[in-house]
Amino acid sequence: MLLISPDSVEEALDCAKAAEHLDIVDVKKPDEGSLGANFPWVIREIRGAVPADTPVSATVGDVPYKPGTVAQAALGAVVSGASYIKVGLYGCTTTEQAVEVMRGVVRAVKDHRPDAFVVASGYADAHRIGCVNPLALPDIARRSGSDAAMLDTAIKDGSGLFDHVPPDVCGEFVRLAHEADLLAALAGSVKVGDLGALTRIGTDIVGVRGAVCEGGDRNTGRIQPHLVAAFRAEMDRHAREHTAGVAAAS
Ligand SMILES: O=C[C@H](O)COP(=O)(O)O
Repeated sequence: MLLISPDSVEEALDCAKAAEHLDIVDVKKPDEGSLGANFPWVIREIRGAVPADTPVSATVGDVPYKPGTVAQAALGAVVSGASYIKVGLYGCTTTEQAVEVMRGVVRAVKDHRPDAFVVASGYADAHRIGCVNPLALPDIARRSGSDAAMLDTAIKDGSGLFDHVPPDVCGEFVRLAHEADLLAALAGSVKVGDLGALTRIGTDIVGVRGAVCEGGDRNTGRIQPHLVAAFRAEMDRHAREHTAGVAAAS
């Protein structure tokens, strides 16, 4: 699946123009951090702006180790119309802290909307910010009752997912997530050139913003429907080639 992150209602409308090429519209506020949370009314407006059959996701923020605060914020996101709730476990330094935060989120979200989808996100560049190890995320997601484990990058300085967690280690992340019956989502300045490896290792959800913004700039560029379409075409090409390769080998 392809998840695209607009930062405003205007950009969400650009996503809506490319709705046939994407699977999830992910509301965030990049100027508040990698998984910066946007306002409830923006989530609500975006939910109203994209086709009803396109799920809307919302990031709850690069959150501190404050389980009550984060659970209440997550409830705010789901009440505002998001059905995918993404939490960046920025302030959690241990697995136990992260499980505690995510358990609160899962309860808050699913008490309100049982079919909502909860994503526990860590950071590929965790070593730069001192939060939980990327490979701990599948276990954190499983123990907390989340639905997916995700990695993004915390610091958007031009380095990407594979600069911090090489493809073989991302492959291990995906394997651990699948073993725990979770979806595996990967993001972090992902480029078209990364799609071959992401497909090969079995990634379920690829998250992008910069790669589909004009000039490849996630901050000053705006999401371009034709770049979304081109990115999707490459994803589909890799998926077809991978499937054909697997069939030929068996
Ligand atoms: O969840 C996906 C992120 O918004 C990825 O953004 P990025 O591709 O600019 O790193």
